[in-house]
Amino acid sequence: MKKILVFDTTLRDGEQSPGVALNVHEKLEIARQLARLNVDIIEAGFPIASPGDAEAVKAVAREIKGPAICALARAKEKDIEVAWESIRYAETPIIHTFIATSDIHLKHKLRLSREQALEQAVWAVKKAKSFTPYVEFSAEDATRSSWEYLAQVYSAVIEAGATTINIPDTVGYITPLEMKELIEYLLKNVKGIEKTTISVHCHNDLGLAVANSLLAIQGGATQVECTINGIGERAGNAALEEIVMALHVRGEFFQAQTDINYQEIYRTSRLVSQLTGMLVQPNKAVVGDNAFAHESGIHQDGVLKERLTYEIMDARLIGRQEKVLVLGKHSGRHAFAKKLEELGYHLSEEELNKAFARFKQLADQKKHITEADLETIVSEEITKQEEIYQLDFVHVCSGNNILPTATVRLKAADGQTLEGVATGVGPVDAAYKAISKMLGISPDLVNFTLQSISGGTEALGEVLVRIFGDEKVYVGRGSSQDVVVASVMAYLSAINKMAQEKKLNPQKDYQES
Ligand SMILES: CC(=O)SCCNC(=O)CCNC(=O)[C@H](O)C(C)(C)COP(=O)(O)OP(=O)(O)OC[C@H]1O[C@@H](n2cnc3c(N)ncnc32)[C@H](O)[C@@H]1OP(=O)(O)O
Ligand SMILES: CC(C)C(=O)C(=O)O
Repeated sequence: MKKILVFDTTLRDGEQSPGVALNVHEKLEIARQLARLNVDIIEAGFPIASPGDAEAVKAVAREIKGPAICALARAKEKDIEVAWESIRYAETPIIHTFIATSDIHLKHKLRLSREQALEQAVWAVKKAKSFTPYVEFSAEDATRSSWEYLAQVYSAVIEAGATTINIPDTVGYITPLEMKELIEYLLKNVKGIEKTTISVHCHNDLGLAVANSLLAIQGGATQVECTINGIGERAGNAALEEIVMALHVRGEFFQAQTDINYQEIYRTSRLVSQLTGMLVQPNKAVVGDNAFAHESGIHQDGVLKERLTYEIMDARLIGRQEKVLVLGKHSGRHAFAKKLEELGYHLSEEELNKAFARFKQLADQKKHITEADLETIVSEEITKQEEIYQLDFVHVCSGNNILPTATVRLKAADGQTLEGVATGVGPVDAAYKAISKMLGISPDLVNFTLQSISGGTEALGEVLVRIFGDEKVYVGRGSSQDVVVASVMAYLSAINKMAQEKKLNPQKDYQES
């Protein structure tokens, strides 16, 4: 198997993502994690960009052991000197210098001829080489440059001392097969290439960054430049975790491997997302929330019988939890029964059928079915008994500069009508007090959640409550377009469960004194 070097540029190109700026402390924190991930090279920054960045690169170079530490520099004297000052204390310090080679960049941006750019590239590599034996040269916008001219430039910089030549697809323009052909062409036409590391640096403007990197490896590249979660300039860079896992899962096809510590992949992704503030999309390969989640019944049944039916990677390998079964409208009976078992419910066939039918009804209304929903389904549908108290009437008076007051009327199973009035800190508190006091109980409300089942201001509000009384927790649920009514129904459903086990002492008319 060919060894592929992983050059991580999260702290340099990744930081070029619009809106991202990492301070010294944050860069160090990420660099420590990249070292645990066991990347081969950390590009820590572009020291000429700002004194803060130079300081951060210096801190990374001083502290991090293991990976080589690299700093970026334009083909300019001051850039190269500042880059060297920043990385000189690293175990393996790399200066990465670059100049554009495409006619578009030469004409419009640098205003240099091809000959002048080539001369400047050679000069820059020699300058960097006077500081460190490890010099990488990038021909910016290589994939839109003349291949013949590229070969000339790379041959010249290798002669000048470059130890790595990098082929950046700066604007994400190339396609996978062209990338493979380009690497094969350079392998044939660049003098001295056999003694250098051949690197690629792919951007994701057309969503091809990972595919281009993989095809470059097939063409003969020995290093990939990439970022955690694929962050970077514009649409980002090739995602490290995707390249590494593609090589791992399809090792027999690529005949190439990295030295990445797979166990650290997920943790690194989380850390980078947190510190950069760049959220990972749920369906992102390898590290997205849904990457190992199964919602469809047929898939859930498959993975319950054998994980390999619908998973090509083991989530635990990359430091994630095992497969997640998400219950929703597409789920089937196998996954439903498994989840109930995990919650400690062992239902008969008939009970399971009843609960499953109720679950499907609810799943049609709600996107996410939670464990609390399942508990409620089981307790309401399976262990359901006659309701002892039914809500007949609730009226609340609330607003600002007013003492919230609730009047509640209940109908009891024995035919009695109970009525209570109470005040509270809000309308729900007032209604709950009215009910508890008229029933002569004082349970603790340990949990109250309110959410809308669908969108818009006319949505159904759903309330789930857990009350604690007599050393037991009772769960109740209520839904209504009026959130106060939903809250009262939820409370009453929990109290009915309590009343089925314990005799209550209702007062016919409760009036707060
Ligand atoms: C493809 C890439 O990702 S390259 C890295 C891109 N990253 C960044 O640019 C982030 C950090 N950049 C910065 O902080 C600033 O741009 C600096 C400090 C580098 C330069 O700032 P300024 O001196 O104000 O120049 P500015 O950014 O406006 O313009 C870039 C200058 O560098 C020149 N330049 C660009 N690339 C190179 C290069 N590889 N070698 C030499 N000169 C270059 C441009 O031609 C332009 O020169 P000009 O002023 O003579 O026209
Ligand atoms: C400096 C080079 C490698 C770069 O970031 C690019 O071309 O995208």
